[in-house]
Amino acid sequence: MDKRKVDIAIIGAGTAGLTAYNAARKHTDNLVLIEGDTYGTTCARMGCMPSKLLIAAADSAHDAARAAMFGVAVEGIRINGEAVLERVRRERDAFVSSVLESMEAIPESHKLMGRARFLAPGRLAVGDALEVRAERIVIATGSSPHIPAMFQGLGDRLLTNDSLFELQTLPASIAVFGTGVVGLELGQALSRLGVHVRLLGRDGALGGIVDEEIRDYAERCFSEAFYLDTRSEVADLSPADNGVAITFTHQERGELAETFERILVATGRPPNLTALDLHHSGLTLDDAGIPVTDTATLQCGDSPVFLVGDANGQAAVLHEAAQEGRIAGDNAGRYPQVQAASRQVPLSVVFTHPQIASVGVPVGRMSGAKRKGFAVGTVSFEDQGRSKVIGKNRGLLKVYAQRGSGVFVGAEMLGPAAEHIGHLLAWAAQGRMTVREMLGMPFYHPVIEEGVRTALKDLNARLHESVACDDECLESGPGA
Ligand SMILES: Cc1cc2nc3c(=O)[nH]c(=O)nc-3n(C[C@H](O)[C@H](O)[C@H](O)COP(=O)(O)OP(=O)(O)OC[C@H]3O[C@@H](n4cnc5c(N)ncnc54)[C@H](O)[C@@H]3O)c2cc1C
Ligand SMILES: NC(=O)c1ccc[n+]([C@@H]2O[C@H](COP(=O)([O-])OP(=O)(O)OC[C@H]3O[C@@H](n4cnc5c(N)ncnc54)[C@H](O)[C@@H]3O)[C@@H](O)[C@H]2O)c1
Repeated sequence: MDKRKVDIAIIGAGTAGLTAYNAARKHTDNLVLIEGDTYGTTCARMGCMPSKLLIAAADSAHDAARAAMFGVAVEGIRINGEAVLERVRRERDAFVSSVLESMEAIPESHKLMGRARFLAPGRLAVGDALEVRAERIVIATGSSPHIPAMFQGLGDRLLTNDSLFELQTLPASIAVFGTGVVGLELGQALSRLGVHVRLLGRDGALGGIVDEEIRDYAERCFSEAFYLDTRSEVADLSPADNGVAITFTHQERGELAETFERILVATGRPPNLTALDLHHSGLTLDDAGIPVTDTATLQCGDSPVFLVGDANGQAAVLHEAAQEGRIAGDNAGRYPQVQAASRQVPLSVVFTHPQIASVGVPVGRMSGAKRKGFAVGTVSFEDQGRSKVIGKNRGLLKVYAQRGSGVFVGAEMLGPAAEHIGHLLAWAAQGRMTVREMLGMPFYHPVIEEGVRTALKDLNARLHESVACDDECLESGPGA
């Protein structure tokens, strides 16, 4: 094996690896970025961007169909599956190209192509022919679709988010397995594009929603448009001439056998750690086989190894991957003087309709004494003025604050414009605003944010800090 010695090796040229590289490069010029597959990142190639492009097409189809509710008849809506997927790929490729351009800006001597694995602490094999000795290592290997054994042997009838966007046209029918974020976003989009969809989950989960009331509300909303069973029972699944034959228990019709042109497996994305031979790394692993990592430094124990992005099995979203890469790249550069970074308030958005957002402390997951430390305010969007105007008055928002201090700590939402409301609330939580301070902010009329104000007022009342009615009544227009 050829040998090379570097200060820092970064494994994985995805979003987290690239930000780690940029941060580490400020400390040393003797570093390598190792990629085992293709450049371009999961987000741009088969994650965030193509999925949002597909959803955008689906929303157009849906908006055209629902225009009738406003007295605007759009005749003869026709979905051209080939054109839909062609645009998804065209725009997706442009996003990938911009990542590839940034790869080109990295000196060749800093790039290695090949799968990395540990030979010993501080020693990596890259492919079969090269050994890299690195004083410090950042693991940024991402995550991949998990394919349970029951789905093996289906050949190209089985899709994941890696292959869905490469289809030449939309299938007539699809069974989507997994009611997490990927399954829900893609299942709803395909349904809106005219594909016959059955969305089958296993453990009651739905789009990552924690609060039971919001989860149940969401299940009712989504079920109106396509078949959704978050606790499905599948008795048989086997390849058929024209697709995949599935026998499952239908919620109303009992045992049912149906054949689907394709199945989409969205049953989770575990971290890409197996191929790294971590048993040679000297790192302490948790029960799930993931190196024990400090979330403030991204350091694994007191070793010179850092674990970031989807690979650490924590928040598998892009902005966290980017932030973690920056923190770890900087800490790899300054090791052993690592610095604890203050992390941003957790924020996630699911691009369904209604959208889902989650911000900050997951109070909905707490029980008992811990939960008693927080007050909860609620609003339904069913009667909310702006939401009614635009015909999107479905959903619930719950907002949380700490009792005593009145500090706003988080929220969970299903409803219109959750991608924007989520940001507003995340910024308030990160700024450690009190509920009273938030209520002192301007609210235009008529806007969806007025629904947020209603939830905050409810929260304020529950914190026993009621706002004088005179002020509120004067500033509220109809349907606020
Ligand atoms: C369908 C879908 C939709 C999504 N939508 C959103 C969204 O809307 N918003 C959002 O915030 N997040 C979204 N995400 C999540 C987001 O894409 C990920 O959190 C993010 O891309 C993770 O970046 P990363 O750098 O950790 O991993 P990646 O970008 O996957 O990079 C990891 C890299 O490591 C390489 N690698 C792996 N093992 C090795 C090895 N042994 N040696 C060398 N290289 C290796 C891989 O080839 C890969 O290039 C979505 C994900 C999916 C699947
Ligand atoms: N909008 C976004 O930000 C966005 C979009 C997509 C993905 N993501 C990220 O990607 C991560 C992975 O998402 P995901 O949806 O792939 O995983 P997930 O873990 O969130 O959901 C997978 C679901 O599949 C179920 N499941 C497992 N085996 C099954 C089986 N045999 N049959 C039916 N259901 C089964 C699991 O119980 C689970 O509920 C998310 O946690 C999220 O962070 C984010």
